[in-house]
Order: sequence, then structure tokens, then C-alpha cells
Amino acid sequence: MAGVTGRLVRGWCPRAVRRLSLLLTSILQCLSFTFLPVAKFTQPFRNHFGNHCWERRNLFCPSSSLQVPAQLHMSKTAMGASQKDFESAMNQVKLLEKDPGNEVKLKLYALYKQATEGPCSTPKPGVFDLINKAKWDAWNALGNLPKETARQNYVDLVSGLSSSSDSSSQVKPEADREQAGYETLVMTSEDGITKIMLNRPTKMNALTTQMYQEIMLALEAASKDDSTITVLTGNGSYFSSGNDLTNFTHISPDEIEEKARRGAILLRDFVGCFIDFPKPLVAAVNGPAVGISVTILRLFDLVYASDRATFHTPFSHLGQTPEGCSSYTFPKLMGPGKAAEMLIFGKKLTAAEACAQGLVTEVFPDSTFQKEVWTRLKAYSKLPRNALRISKQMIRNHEKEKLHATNAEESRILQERWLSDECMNAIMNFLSRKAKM
Ligand SMILES: CCCCCC/C=C/C(=O)SCCNC(=O)CCNC(=O)[C@H](O)C(C)(C)COP(=O)(O)OP(=O)(O)OC[C@H]1O[C@@H](n2cnc3c(N)ncnc32)[C@H](O)[C@@H]1OP(=O)(O)O
Repeated sequence: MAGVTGRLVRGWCPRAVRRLSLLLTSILQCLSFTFLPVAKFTQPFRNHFGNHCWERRNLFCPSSSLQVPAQLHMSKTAMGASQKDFESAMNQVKLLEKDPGNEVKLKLYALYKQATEGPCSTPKPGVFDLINKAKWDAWNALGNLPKETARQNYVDLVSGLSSSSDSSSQVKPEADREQAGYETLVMTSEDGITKIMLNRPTKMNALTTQMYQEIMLALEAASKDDSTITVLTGNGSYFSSGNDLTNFTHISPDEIEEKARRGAILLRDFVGCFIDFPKPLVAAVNGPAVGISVTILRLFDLVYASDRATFHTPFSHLGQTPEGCSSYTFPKLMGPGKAAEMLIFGKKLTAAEACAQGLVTEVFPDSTFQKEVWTRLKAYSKLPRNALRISKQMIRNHEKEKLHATNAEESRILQERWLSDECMNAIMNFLSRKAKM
């Protein structure tokens, strides 16, 4: 990478050098994937390389396997909760049906640490270690709060959560329940359908690193909830404009290679979630789709599109290469020639063309799109849940291994592409296009 940078810098005018520096500090923020906002501090508990399972237990109760200090084994006093109450609260947390949200999880974490270890005395994590820093800040903010009080507060907090969780579980399953804890998505469950809506309409639902993470979290939750069908759609005029190109900002030159490596891991995990998703997965493509939001469509079981939608994969224009398993799925679906037009030459398809190629299942007039799609899906969601799930898996299992291998290879190749001059220049052009107007 140093070679590429050196080559580029030599012979450039100062303005170009500044632009290069912007670019280099920018490229592949999609790679700064651990730089999640505090709200997503659950991420470290994810097994990146494994089976996409989330180990929430560790967050709520970070030391469930930890020996409780002897001095905590005391009976309930006027001061507060007994050790038994505390342990029972820890168990209750693990049983919570509804995610209490990251703010509450931070509080639980802090109180737990204070109750078991006392005031925070560990070194403050670095400024870039946002997740651990958020946890450290929450713990440190408790100052010298006595262990007993922290324990009581923990028990009280969990008790409040459990009662609100009880009352929410009495809500009729049909009720539209918006899931808390997402900043870039709106996730709702209604009529046996879990809807994940991309929610950055002013940016055409361009996918930020946070969004990739939240989509993975949402899919994980949807795979386990009691819904029959999961739907991905977009808020506003676009389905999604693909990878957010401002992800490629604020990265220093010496970080680039490492961030590219981590970016490839995130890409592989993100696409892996779609390959492995166990229930019927539907895309309601409400408007134009670009890049990765097009390629992953072949991993859905149904793709319903508005007649206003278009399908565009301008990878070559961006100095990049196909992902989302499209280098395997598109030629298989539409033949190598049509796939080449899309994936190599960036030909944009209309909804009708995408339907003719088999990428879209059915096209609806934009004016009736929402009504027709949701009526159809509500009817489907009443079909026997397990039969749908098993049938989906029977269809998908044939090619799962091939899909994972393709996904790994595409991610590896993109990792290299992100470091190329072609990719840097293309992204710089996009970022500077408004300035040129
Ligand atoms: C872990 C995964 C790693 C990534 C895997 C690889 C993924 C690859 C891809 O997805 S490649 C595709 C990347 N996307 C694009 O190239 C699209 C870029 N955007 C556009 O071409 C246009 O914005 C448009 C055609 C989508 C819409 O054009 P228009 O109708 O003229 O609107 P604006 O351009 O004014 O857009 C409004 C507003 O949104 C911002 N925006 C739109 N798309 C993106 C984007 N992809 N990245 C960043 N920002 C985007 C645009 O800048 C405007 O913002 P502003 O009003 O200027 O603040």
C-alpha cells in the first residue's frame, strides 16, 4: 500500500495531494467496522467467523462464568438486595424476550461491574476503541457507588425490565411492534411478518458500516422471532443506493490495509447472513437498487419490485468487482452474456427487464405496490410456518456450500480492489462530483 501511496503522491500538485490525502484518509471506512457507535456495542460479542450467533449473555452478565466474590454472599439487608436476588436478576436478564436496547444494556453492564468489582480502576480504552470506551465510561460514571447499592440498582433495573417485558408479551401477536435499538433501520413485526426497513431516505438508503451491522443484527433477531416471513424494504424513493461511498473517508494511510482486511470480513459476514437465513426472505424493492442491494437479491426467496425500480451494478465504474455471490448466481440465473452486461459493463435494468431475467419475481405498478405486496405477503404468512421454513431450506441447501465459497472469494478479491488506484480514483470522483457542479 505504501508503494501505491508513494507512486500516487509523487508528481501530484499540492491540491491533488490534498485530495489524495482525503481519499486515503477515507478509503474503506467500510473497513472501520469496529468503529461502531456506542449504540452497537454488542458487536464484540459476535463470532465473526462462526455461525452468526450472538452471545448476548456475556453482555448482560459479563461474568456469568465468573466466581462471585465471597463478600457478596450476604443476606438482604436494609441496604438492599441479597446475593440471591442479584443472581436471580442475572438469570432474569438472560431470559428477557425483548432486547432492552443498548442504553439499558450499558447501565446493566456498569452496575454489574460496580457490584462485583467496585469502582472502575481499569485503564481507559483508547479513543478509537469506541465500544469498550462506552462500557468503561458507563462503569466509571458510577464513581464510588457502594457495591451493595449497585447490586440493588441492578436488581431494580432488571425487575422493571421483566415487568415491562411481561406486559409486552401480553400484547396480541398481531400488534405492530417496533423493535427498539436500531438507528438506521425500522424493524416491525405484524401479522406473522417481520419487516426490516432501511431508513436513510435522504441518502437513498446508502449502506453505512453501522447499517450493515444493524441489518445483520435484525436478521439474527428475525431468524429467531415467531414470524413466518421476513421482508427487507427501503424507506423513501430508493430501495438502496448500495454501499455508502462516504464509508471511504477518514482513514489514515497506515490503516488502509488493515481496514480493507476487516472490510472483507464484514462483507463476507454480511452476505453470509443472507445465505444462511433460515426462513422465507422477501425483498420489497420499492425503488431503484444499486450495487450490493442488487446482488444480494438472488439470495432472497421472493423479490417483488415496483415498476419504478431499476437494478444497477456499476462495479467497474467504481474500480470494484462483483459481490453478494453475483459472480456465481447471476450467470447461472440469466446466462453469462446478460450477467456480463450487468456485472462487467454496469448496464442498468428496468424492473420489467430484471423480471424477464429472473432476478425479480413480480413487478407491481408503483401506485399499488405497497397494497398489493403486503396483501400477498399477509396471505402467505398464514401458511404453516414450519413447512415454509423446511421447503426454503430444501431449495437453498443444494448450493449453500458453493455460495459460501463464492462469497469468500469475492470478499478476498474486493479487499485487493479497495487498495487499487482505480478504486481510489473512482470514489474520489464521486465524492468530488458536487464540488464540480
Ligand atoms: C461491507 C460491505 C462492503 C461494500 C461492498 C461493496 C459494495 C459495492 C456497492 O454497493 S457499489 C455501489 C455504490 N453506490 C453507488 O455507486 C451509488 C452512488 N450514488 C449515486 O450514484 C447517486 O447518488 C444516485 C444515483 C444513487 C442518486 O442520484 P440523485 O437522485 O441525483 O441523488 P443524489 O446523488 O443527490 O443523492 C442524494 C444524497 O444521497 C447521497 N448518496 C446517494 N447514494 C450514496 C452512496 N451510495 N454513498 C454515499 N452517499 C450517497 C448523495 O451524496 C446525496 O447526499 P447529499 O445530499 O449530497 O448530502
